[in-house]
Amino acid sequence: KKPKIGIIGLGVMGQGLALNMADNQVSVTVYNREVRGAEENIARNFADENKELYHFSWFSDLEKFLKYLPRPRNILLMVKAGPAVDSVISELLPYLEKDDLIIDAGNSHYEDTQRRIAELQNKEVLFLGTGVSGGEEGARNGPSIMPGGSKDAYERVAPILESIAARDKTGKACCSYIGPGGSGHFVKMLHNGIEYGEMQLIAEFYHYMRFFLDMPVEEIAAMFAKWNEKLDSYLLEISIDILHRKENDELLLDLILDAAGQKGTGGWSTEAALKYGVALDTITAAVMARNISGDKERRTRAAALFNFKKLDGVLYDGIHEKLFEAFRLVQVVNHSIGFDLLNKASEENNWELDLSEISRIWTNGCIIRSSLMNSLIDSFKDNPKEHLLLNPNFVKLANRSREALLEVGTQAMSYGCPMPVTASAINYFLNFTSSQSSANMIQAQRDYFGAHAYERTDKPRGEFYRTHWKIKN
Ligand SMILES: O=C(O)[C@H](O)[C@@H](O)[C@H](O)[C@H](O)COP(=O)(O)O
Repeated sequence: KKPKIGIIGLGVMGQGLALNMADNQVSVTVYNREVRGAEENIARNFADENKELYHFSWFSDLEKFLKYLPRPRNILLMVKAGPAVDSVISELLPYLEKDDLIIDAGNSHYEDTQRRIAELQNKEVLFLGTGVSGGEEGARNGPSIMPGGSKDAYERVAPILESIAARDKTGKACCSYIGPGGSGHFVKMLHNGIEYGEMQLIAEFYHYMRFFLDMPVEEIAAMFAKWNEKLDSYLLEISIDILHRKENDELLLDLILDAAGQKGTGGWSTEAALKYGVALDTITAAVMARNISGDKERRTRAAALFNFKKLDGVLYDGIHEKLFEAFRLVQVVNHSIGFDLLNKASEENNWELDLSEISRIWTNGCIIRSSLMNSLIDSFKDNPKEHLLLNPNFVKLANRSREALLEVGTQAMSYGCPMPVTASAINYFLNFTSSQSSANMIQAQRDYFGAHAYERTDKPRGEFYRTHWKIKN
């Protein structure tokens, strides 16, 4: 059967997508470059290993692979984001023809995607910058897919991408056209940004409960499981598994070094927030927590120098409920911040992002799937452009849990426990819900030392005034 699509890059994700496509009767051919000196041929091995299940036509010769694909070609790249994508594209170009389509399904930076779309447009080659979330498991059995770029190109491969995607609770594919340009990769980047915030939130609550409230690991796992009856969060679910994992008699977690890695999407989210002037507190705090975690040697020295007397937290009545309410409100704040940047970037780039639809395709297959995500579908349907903290559903929740958040967050830190995402959520929430901020002092100081001028409360916005501060009145 003639292949409908060709996959380049047979790493974990590439192999998962190829098998997933075969599961869904999509005829797919695969290519992986020969690794110099490597005995094994990755593409042949992949086809051999799976020949019981499927017949995969495989190639390690790019020209033969491209000749084998019917015109116009559909080519999906699953290679490492960055220069590798450009070098594969430059290898492909001499062979590509009008209306051939390249789908970049890696975690590429959205500005690289915009550049590649423009470069290939000159050659009438189509390009879809496509976010794929769900890791190995997702790629194999149903990821969440965020394609951005030419709408026509999407229409052409929609049957393939939608057939392999996870299903939402109505059975609909967690895959739909995101928008033009690099919008697909931008949306995936913010998916990961929110993911960073959620992961750090779980990590710091676990750390506080274990080392400051002296709760046994089993009890923390049981509590997370209780919470997850309501939150239905994939990240909480895997964290419960992690808390149960032993190596010999030891908790495997205690053998894992507390220095977090990152591949960039979180940091890129913060860069985009700076570019679009959006406050991205929780996500930025999560990125910075990973940065400082990597500083193990100096932290260890500092701990010896500043050996604070650790205050033992008290498991007073009602603390469990307060921990849950605080956790859930931080989740809401973290999501509201991520979606706020999506909204702003959509405006600035005329992407017309549909936040309700994005919430829907994030309800399954992806890493941040949760019951909160389900509730966002309607929240954004009712108020497509509104900040979640101004949405009636969340105003009620936030007013109910506000006290618990302030209490848990400040208490944890008063015991000496770092809570970067919780603390940044508290500050963001207090800032966002303050009609009068302290920024008038900033404006006065800027005008004082830099003649930067300021707007006045008794004059129209946009009119700027100066004060000659040295001349005493
Ligand atoms: O949505 C997903 O499936 C994951 O987010 C995926 O994209 C990947 O695991 C990232 O590499 C994680 O990001 P870090 O490596 O920066 O933690």
